[in-house]
Amino acid sequence: MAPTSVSPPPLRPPKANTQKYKVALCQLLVSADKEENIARARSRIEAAADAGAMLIVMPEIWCCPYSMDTLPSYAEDIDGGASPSISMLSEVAAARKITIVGGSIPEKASGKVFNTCCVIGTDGQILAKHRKLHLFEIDIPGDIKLNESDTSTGGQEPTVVDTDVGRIGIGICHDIRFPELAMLYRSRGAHLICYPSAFNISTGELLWDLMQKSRAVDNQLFVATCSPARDPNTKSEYMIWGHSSLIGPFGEVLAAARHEEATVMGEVDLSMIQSTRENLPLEMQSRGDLYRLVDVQRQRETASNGARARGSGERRRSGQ
Ligand SMILES: O=C(O)CCC(=O)C(=O)O
Repeated sequence: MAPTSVSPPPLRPPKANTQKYKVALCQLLVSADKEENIARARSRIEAAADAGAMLIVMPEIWCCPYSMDTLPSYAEDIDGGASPSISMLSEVAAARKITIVGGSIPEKASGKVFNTCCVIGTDGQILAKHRKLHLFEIDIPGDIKLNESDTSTGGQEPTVVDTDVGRIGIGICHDIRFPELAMLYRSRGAHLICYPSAFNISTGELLWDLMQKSRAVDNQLFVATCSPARDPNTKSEYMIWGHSSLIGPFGEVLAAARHEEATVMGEVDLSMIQSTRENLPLEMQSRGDLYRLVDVQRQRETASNGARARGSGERRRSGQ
Protein backbone atom coordinates (compact mmCIF):
# COMPACT_ATOMS: atom_id res chain seq x y z
CA MET A 1 0.00 0.00 0.00
CA ALA A 2 1.29 3.50 -0.78
CA PRO A 3 2.24 5.37 2.37
CA THR A 4 -0.20 7.99 3.61
CA SER A 5 2.02 10.91 2.80
CA VAL A 6 2.27 13.95 4.92
CA SER A 7 1.54 17.00 2.89
CA PRO A 8 0.88 20.67 3.42
CA PRO A 9 -0.30 20.79 7.01
CA PRO A 10 -3.55 22.68 7.54
CA LEU A 11 -3.30 25.06 10.46
CA ARG A 12 -6.57 24.58 12.28
CA PRO A 13 -7.82 27.98 13.48
CA PRO A 14 -8.78 28.20 17.15
CA LYS A 15 -12.51 28.09 17.96
CA ALA A 16 -12.24 31.26 20.01
CA ASN A 17 -11.26 33.13 16.84
CA THR A 18 -8.08 34.33 18.40
CA GLN A 19 -4.70 34.68 16.74
CA LYS A 20 -2.96 35.22 20.05
CA TYR A 21 -3.44 33.85 23.51
CA LYS A 22 -1.57 33.55 26.77
CA VAL A 23 -0.33 30.21 28.02
CA ALA A 24 0.74 29.51 31.61
CA LEU A 25 3.14 26.77 32.67
CA CYS A 26 2.57 25.84 36.32
CA GLN A 27 5.85 24.40 37.59
CA LEU A 28 4.56 22.94 40.85
CA LEU A 29 6.44 21.74 43.90
CA VAL A 30 5.09 18.25 44.53
CA SER A 31 4.93 16.48 47.88
CA ALA A 32 3.83 13.03 49.03
CA ASP A 33 0.48 14.50 50.15
CA LYS A 34 -2.00 14.25 47.28
CA GLU A 35 -4.57 16.59 48.79
CA GLU A 36 -1.94 19.23 49.31
CA ASN A 37 -0.75 18.84 45.70
CA ILE A 38 -4.28 19.21 44.39
CA ALA A 39 -4.91 22.32 46.49
CA ARG A 40 -1.60 23.87 45.39
CA ALA A 41 -2.32 23.10 41.76
CA ARG A 42 -5.79 24.62 42.01
CA SER A 43 -4.54 27.90 43.43
CA ARG A 44 -1.76 28.18 40.81
CA ILE A 45 -4.22 27.50 37.98
CA GLU A 46 -6.73 30.02 39.33
CA ALA A 47 -4.04 32.67 39.67
CA ALA A 48 -2.83 32.03 36.12
CA ALA A 49 -6.39 32.29 34.79
CA ASP A 50 -6.83 35.56 36.70
CA ALA A 51 -3.66 36.80 35.02
CA GLY A 52 -5.22 36.15 31.60
CA ALA A 53 -4.01 32.67 30.63
CA MET A 54 -6.39 30.89 28.25
CA LEU A 55 -4.33 27.71 28.25
CA ILE A 56 -2.69 26.15 31.31
CA VAL A 57 -0.11 23.39 31.09
CA MET A 58 0.62 21.24 34.14
CA PRO A 59 3.63 19.00 34.90
CA GLU A 60 4.11 15.27 34.38
CA ILE A 61 3.00 13.46 37.58
CA TRP A 62 1.96 16.43 39.68
CA CYS A 63 -0.43 14.74 42.16
CA CYS A 64 2.33 12.62 43.74
CA PRO A 65 6.11 12.19 43.58
CA TYR A 66 7.66 10.84 40.37
CA SER A 67 8.83 7.66 42.06
CA MET A 68 8.40 4.24 40.50
CA ASP A 69 8.08 2.69 44.00
CA THR A 70 5.09 4.71 45.11
CA LEU A 71 3.41 5.70 41.83
CA PRO A 72 0.91 2.80 41.64
CA SER A 73 -0.43 3.56 45.13
CA TYR A 74 -1.51 7.03 43.94
CA ALA A 75 -3.17 5.83 40.72
CA GLU A 76 -6.68 7.13 39.95
CA ASP A 77 -9.53 5.62 37.96
CA ILE A 78 -10.24 8.38 35.45
CA ASP A 79 -12.81 6.51 33.34
CA GLY A 80 -14.58 5.30 36.49
CA GLY A 81 -14.98 8.92 37.62
CA ALA A 82 -12.83 8.31 40.73
CA SER A 83 -10.12 10.84 40.05
CA PRO A 84 -9.85 13.73 42.51
CA SER A 85 -7.03 15.26 40.45
CA ILE A 86 -9.00 15.34 37.20
CA SER A 87 -12.20 16.43 38.98
CA MET A 88 -10.36 19.46 40.30
CA LEU A 89 -9.01 20.32 36.81
CA SER A 90 -12.51 19.98 35.32
CA GLU A 91 -14.06 22.19 37.97
CA VAL A 92 -11.50 24.95 37.52
CA ALA A 93 -11.55 24.76 33.71
CA ALA A 94 -15.34 25.16 33.66
CA ALA A 95 -15.42 27.88 36.33
CA ARG A 96 -12.71 29.98 34.61
CA LYS A 97 -13.52 28.98 30.99
CA ILE A 98 -9.94 27.93 30.30
CA THR A 99 -8.34 24.98 28.52
CA ILE A 100 -6.07 22.82 30.65
CA VAL A 101 -3.44 20.37 29.45
CA GLY A 102 -3.55 18.50 32.72
CA GLY A 103 0.06 17.37 33.01
CA SER A 104 -0.12 13.71 33.89
CA ILE A 105 -1.25 11.52 36.74
CA PRO A 106 -0.90 7.79 37.34
CA GLU A 107 -4.07 6.24 35.92
CA LYS A 108 -5.35 2.80 36.84
CA ALA A 109 -7.36 0.95 34.21
CA SER A 110 -7.81 -2.76 33.39
CA GLY A 111 -5.46 -3.74 36.21
CA LYS A 112 -2.65 -1.63 34.72
CA VAL A 113 -1.08 1.72 35.49
CA PHE A 114 -0.64 4.34 32.77
CA ASN A 115 1.03 7.73 32.84
CA THR A 116 -1.89 9.78 31.53
CA CYS A 117 -2.52 13.34 30.45
CA CYS A 118 -6.10 14.63 30.26
CA VAL A 119 -6.89 17.69 28.18
CA ILE A 120 -9.85 19.57 29.63
CA GLY A 121 -12.01 21.97 27.64
CA THR A 122 -13.57 25.23 28.72
CA ASP A 123 -16.77 23.40 29.69
CA GLY A 124 -14.85 21.13 32.07
CA GLN A 125 -15.19 18.04 29.84
CA ILE A 126 -12.24 15.77 29.08
CA LEU A 127 -11.45 16.41 25.41
CA ALA A 128 -8.65 13.86 25.12
CA LYS A 129 -6.63 11.40 27.16
CA HIS A 130 -3.01 10.74 26.18
CA ARG A 131 -1.21 7.78 27.71
CA LYS A 132 2.58 8.18 27.61
CA LEU A 133 3.75 6.26 24.56
CA HIS A 134 7.47 5.91 25.22
CA LEU A 135 8.27 4.74 28.73
CA PHE A 136 11.54 5.98 30.21
CA GLU A 137 14.19 3.29 30.50
CA ILE A 138 17.69 4.44 31.36
CA ASP A 139 20.76 2.90 32.94
CA ILE A 140 23.87 5.08 33.19
CA PRO A 141 26.09 3.25 35.70
CA GLY A 142 26.91 5.35 38.75
CA ASP A 143 24.45 8.04 37.68
CA ILE A 144 20.84 7.12 36.97
CA LYS A 145 18.80 3.94 36.55
CA LEU A 146 15.09 3.88 36.01
CA ASN A 147 12.65 1.46 34.40
CA GLU A 148 9.26 3.03 34.02
CA SER A 149 7.92 -0.16 32.47
CA ASP A 150 8.34 -1.98 35.82
CA THR A 151 5.28 -0.09 37.03
CA SER A 152 3.57 1.43 34.00
CA THR A 153 2.19 0.37 30.64
CA GLY A 154 2.72 2.41 27.49
CA GLY A 155 -0.16 3.97 25.57
CA GLN A 156 -1.18 3.01 22.06
CA GLU A 157 -2.34 6.22 20.40
CA PRO A 158 -0.82 9.55 19.44
CA THR A 159 -3.05 12.40 20.59
CA VAL A 160 -4.09 15.47 18.67
CA VAL A 161 -6.95 17.45 20.17
CA ASP A 162 -9.06 20.40 19.04
CA THR A 163 -9.48 22.95 21.81
CA ASP A 164 -10.78 26.51 22.05
CA VAL A 165 -7.24 27.76 21.46
CA GLY A 166 -6.63 25.53 18.45
CA ARG A 167 -5.28 22.12 17.62
CA ILE A 168 -2.72 20.71 20.06
CA GLY A 169 -0.53 17.59 19.99
CA ILE A 170 0.30 15.88 23.28
CA GLY A 171 3.40 13.99 24.40
CA ILE A 172 4.65 13.14 27.85
CA CYS A 173 8.32 13.67 28.77
CA HIS A 174 10.32 10.86 27.10
CA ASP A 175 7.88 11.15 24.14
CA ILE A 176 9.79 14.35 23.25
CA ARG A 177 12.82 12.28 22.21
CA PHE A 178 10.96 10.78 19.26
CA PRO A 179 10.91 13.34 16.45
CA GLU A 180 8.50 11.32 14.30
CA LEU A 181 5.73 11.85 16.85
CA ALA A 182 6.14 15.63 16.63
CA MET A 183 6.26 15.42 12.82
CA LEU A 184 3.05 13.44 12.89
CA TYR A 185 1.40 16.14 15.01
CA ARG A 186 2.50 18.82 12.58
CA SER A 187 1.17 16.75 9.69
CA ARG A 188 -2.19 16.58 11.47
CA GLY A 189 -2.32 20.36 11.81
CA ALA A 190 -1.21 21.02 15.39
CA HIS A 191 0.03 24.57 16.06
CA LEU A 192 1.41 23.62 19.48
CA ILE A 193 2.82 20.48 21.06
CA CYS A 194 2.58 20.24 24.85
CA TYR A 195 4.95 17.94 26.69
CA PRO A 196 4.23 17.67 30.41
CA SER A 197 7.58 16.36 31.65
CA ALA A 198 9.72 15.48 34.64
CA PHE A 199 13.23 15.44 33.24
CA ASN A 200 16.08 14.75 35.67
CA ILE A 201 19.33 16.65 36.07
CA SER A 202 21.39 13.83 34.47
CA THR A 203 19.81 14.19 31.03
CA GLY A 204 18.12 17.56 31.45
CA GLU A 205 21.17 19.75 31.74
CA LEU A 206 22.53 18.82 28.32
CA LEU A 207 19.43 17.87 26.41
CA TRP A 208 16.29 19.55 27.71
CA ASP A 209 16.60 22.87 25.89
CA LEU A 210 17.99 21.19 22.82
CA MET A 211 15.08 18.79 22.45
CA GLN A 212 12.36 21.36 22.98
CA LYS A 213 13.92 23.67 20.43
CA SER A 214 14.50 20.84 17.98
CA ARG A 215 10.86 19.73 18.04
CA ALA A 216 9.73 23.36 17.59
CA VAL A 217 12.20 24.22 14.84
CA ASP A 218 11.90 20.98 12.87
CA ASN A 219 8.16 21.44 12.68
CA GLN A 220 7.89 25.23 12.76
CA LEU A 221 5.35 25.30 15.55
CA PHE A 222 5.15 26.11 19.27
CA VAL A 223 6.34 23.72 21.96
CA ALA A 224 5.30 24.06 25.62
CA THR A 225 6.81 21.96 28.39
CA CYS A 226 5.92 21.85 32.05
CA SER A 227 7.88 20.10 34.78
CA PRO A 228 7.46 19.76 38.53
CA ALA A 229 9.76 22.07 40.51
CA ARG A 230 12.98 20.66 41.96
CA ASP A 231 12.65 19.83 45.63
CA PRO A 232 16.02 20.59 47.23
CA ASN A 233 15.00 18.55 50.30
CA THR A 234 13.97 15.45 48.41
CA LYS A 235 15.27 12.10 49.65
CA SER A 236 14.72 10.66 46.18
CA GLU A 237 17.71 10.01 43.94
CA TYR A 238 15.65 11.34 41.04
CA MET A 239 16.47 15.04 40.98
CA ILE A 240 14.04 16.99 38.81
CA TRP A 241 15.51 19.34 36.21
CA GLY A 242 12.62 21.85 36.00
CA HIS A 243 13.00 24.66 33.43
CA SER A 244 9.47 24.55 31.99
CA SER A 245 9.44 26.58 28.77
CA LEU A 246 7.48 27.93 25.85
CA ILE A 247 9.39 27.82 22.57
CA GLY A 248 8.38 29.56 19.34
CA PRO A 249 8.50 28.19 15.78
CA PHE A 250 11.92 29.76 15.11
CA GLY A 251 13.38 28.42 18.37
CA GLU A 252 12.58 31.59 20.33
CA VAL A 253 12.42 31.13 24.12
CA LEU A 254 9.17 32.93 24.91
CA ALA A 255 8.97 31.94 28.58
CA ALA A 256 11.18 29.87 30.84
CA ALA A 257 11.22 28.90 34.50
CA ARG A 258 14.33 27.99 36.46
CA HIS A 259 14.15 25.00 38.78
CA GLU A 260 12.09 26.48 41.64
CA GLU A 261 8.33 26.51 41.92
CA ALA A 262 6.94 29.16 39.57
CA THR A 263 4.25 29.94 37.05
CA VAL A 264 5.61 31.38 33.83
CA MET A 265 3.46 32.88 31.11
CA GLY A 266 4.10 33.44 27.43
CA GLU A 267 2.14 34.31 24.33
CA VAL A 268 1.29 32.01 21.45
CA ASP A 269 0.85 34.11 18.32
CA LEU A 270 -0.27 32.03 15.34
CA SER A 271 1.06 34.59 12.88
CA MET A 272 4.57 33.57 13.98
CA ILE A 273 3.96 30.12 12.51
CA GLN A 274 2.71 31.59 9.26
CA SER A 275 5.65 33.95 8.89
CA THR A 276 8.23 31.32 9.87
CA ARG A 277 6.80 28.90 7.30
CA GLU A 278 6.67 31.61 4.63
CA ASN A 279 10.18 32.86 5.34
CA LEU A 280 11.66 29.40 5.45
CA PRO A 281 9.38 26.98 3.56
CA LEU A 282 10.86 23.72 4.84
CA GLU A 283 7.75 21.79 3.85
CA MET A 284 8.30 22.70 0.18
CA GLN A 285 12.03 22.10 0.39
CA SER A 286 11.72 18.66 1.96
CA ARG A 287 12.66 15.79 -0.39
CA GLY A 288 9.55 13.65 -0.40
CA ASP A 289 11.12 11.73 -3.28
CA LEU A 290 13.85 10.48 -0.92
CA TYR A 291 12.19 10.13 2.50
CA ARG A 292 8.72 10.50 3.95
CA LEU A 293 6.82 10.33 7.22
CA VAL A 294 4.28 7.51 7.29
CA ASP A 295 1.15 7.97 9.37
CA VAL A 296 0.65 4.33 10.33
CA GLN A 297 -2.59 4.94 12.19
CA ARG A 298 -4.19 6.78 9.25
CA GLN A 299 -2.91 4.10 6.91
CA ARG A 300 -4.62 1.40 9.01
CA GLU A 301 -7.85 3.42 9.14
CA THR A 302 -7.79 3.93 5.38
CA ALA A 303 -7.18 0.22 4.84
CA SER A 304 -10.02 -0.86 7.11
CA ASN A 305 -12.44 1.72 5.62
CA GLY A 306 -11.48 0.42 2.17
CA ALA A 307 -12.08 -3.18 3.27
CA ARG A 308 -15.48 -2.20 4.72
CA ALA A 309 -16.47 -0.36 1.53
CA ARG A 310 -15.36 -3.32 -0.63
CA GLY A 311 -17.29 -5.72 1.64
CA SER A 312 -20.52 -3.73 1.40
CA GLY A 313 -20.07 -3.38 -2.40
CA GLU A 314 -19.71 -7.16 -2.73
CA ARG A 315 -22.76 -7.76 -0.50
CA ARG A 316 -24.78 -5.35 -2.66
CA ARG A 317 -23.67 -7.07 -5.87
CA SER A 318 -24.51 -10.53 -4.52
CA GLY A 319 -27.90 -9.24 -3.36
CA GLN A 320 -27.29 -9.99 0.35
O1 LIG B 1 14.37 11.21 28.12
C1 LIG B 1 14.88 11.67 29.14
O2 LIG B 1 16.06 11.96 29.23
C2 LIG B 1 14.08 11.90 30.38
C3 LIG B 1 12.72 11.32 30.28
C4 LIG B 1 11.99 11.34 31.56
O3 LIG B 1 12.43 11.87 32.54
C5 LIG B 1 10.66 10.75 31.61
O4 LIG B 1 10.16 10.24 30.60
O5 LIG B 1 10.06 10.78 32.68
